[in-house]
Parts: sequence; C-alpha cells; structure tokens
Amino acid sequence: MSVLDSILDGVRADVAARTAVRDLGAVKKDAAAAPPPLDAVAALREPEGVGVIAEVKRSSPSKGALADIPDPAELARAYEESGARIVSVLTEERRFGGSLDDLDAVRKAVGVPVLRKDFIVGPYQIHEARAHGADLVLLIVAALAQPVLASLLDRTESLGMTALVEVHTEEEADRALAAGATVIGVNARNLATLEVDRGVFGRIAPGLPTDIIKIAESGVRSTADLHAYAGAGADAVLVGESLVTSGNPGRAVADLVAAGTHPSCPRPAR
Ligand SMILES: O=C(O)c1ccccc1NCC(=O)[C@H](O)[C@H](O)COP(=O)(O)O
Repeated sequence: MSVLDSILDGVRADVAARTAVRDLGAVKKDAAAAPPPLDAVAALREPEGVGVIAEVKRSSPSKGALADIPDPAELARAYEESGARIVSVLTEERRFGGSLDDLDAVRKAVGVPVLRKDFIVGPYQIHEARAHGADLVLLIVAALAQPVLASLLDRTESLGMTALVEVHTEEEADRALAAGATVIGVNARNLATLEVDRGVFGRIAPGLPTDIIKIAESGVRSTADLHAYAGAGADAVLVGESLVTSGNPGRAVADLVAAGTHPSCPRPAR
C-alpha cells in the first residue's frame, strides 16, 4: 500500500468517527453560520511578485516530528506579519499532528486567507473546513476519482471557497483542468514514494493555460529554490518544513517574500 493510500485509510476512519458525533446536516448549518470566506484568488493575484503560502506543519510522514508548535496562532501571526499571503494549516491528525483546533486558532489569529490542508475524501470535510473558517481547501487529484474531484470542486466553489487542486503528473494536470480547476498546485513530492523532485513544476506548469494560478508546492529550502520556481512560472510557493525548522519562521518567511518581490525575481506570466 502506498503512503498516500495509508493516509487516506486513516482519514476515512477519522471522518466516519466525526460524522457519528456531528452529522453532515449539522456541519452544513455550522458552515452556513460562519463568516463569509476571504478572496484567496485576489490574494494570489496580488501584483507584487511571487507570493508565499506559509504552512503550520508539526510533523510529516517523510521526516517525522518537525517542530513542537505549542501556539499555532502565534506562528500564523508571525507568518502574516512577515508577508505571507495565505496561511496553510495541516489538519490531518495521524501523520501530520494537525487538528481542526489548529485551524480554529489560526483563523482567529490572522486576516489573510487560510487553507485547510488535508486529504479530502468527501463533502463532509469541505463543509467542515468552511465551518472552521477556511477560505481554501486542498483537493489532491491522485486521491480522487474524476467525478468525485469535479463534484468536490463544485461544492467548494458553491460555498464561496477556493480549491487548490494538487497534481504531480501531466495526466493529473489534465484531470485538474477537465474538472474546472483555476488554482493548480504542482507538488514536487510524490505522495506514493515521498520522493521530492523540484523539476516536476518546470515540466508541468509551462503547459498550463496562462490564466491558471500556479502554485509550486514542497521542497522550498532557500530563496534560490523560490527563484527557480518563479523562473518556471510560479505565482506562489507553498512552504512548510523549512519554515518550521528554521528557528525563526517569521524571518524565514520575510526572506522568501523579499526574494519573491525583488526586481531580479522572474515575474509570473499573466
Ligand atoms: O510532507 C510530507 O512528508 C507529505 C507526505 C505525504 C503526503 C503529503 C505530505 N506533505 C504535504 C505537503 O504537501 C507539504 O506539507 C507542503 O507542500 C509543504 O512542503 P514542504 O515545504 O516540503 O514541507
């Protein structure tokens, strides 16, 4: 069984357990009562260079424990104050040590859009994300059959949120476009093997239509990596591990933001 498959098994069990406590109808009501979502597309289309999406990431299947993060709100505030356009919160519990409590804390702490980063398998988690104040959700093409992907994308947009649709191959990129994705993340990490190949973005992104917002996910360890992704057409980079392990996450975000807005940084083609 691949790493992704085993994560998905755990997620399905956890969603079933939460559904038994609070059913879909109740979560839909919670979502309807939440303050309206923020415009993540506008944040990503800001004219000043390549954006930074900064992630609250405690641990990962590839590296194990990364950082303690006793106060995710404080970390998220540091990200925002340093210029992150979006804060990503991993809410998967078993492998990443995240939670919906983390999402709640971050939502209360920042004014920028918030991404619920999880392994979405059905509509319950989308309404749940909205109920907890998320403005974006991640939809992983490799985890979803095509009709399910299209229907979850539709549901996300019908709730006023933005879907970040994640791909790792050209075939998945074609599926994302066919489903109607407008924001596509190319993940350098192969979720079946955990191998990171930063070259994947440069092989896929140039083939995407110019009006698609292109996010380079994973493997950003330095401003040079951000520049390389920018040169291949990234509108934004999504960064987790190198921030939370840096010793000064706010400074690490500020350095990336400065690199992404520096005149020498290649500009996304629009
Ligand atoms: O991070 C992992 O090991 C991982 C393993 C299996 C599925 C997903 C995984 N990560 C989720 C992500 O997409 C990253 O957290 C995100 O892109 C940031 O990557 P990084 O900057 O390399 O931490």
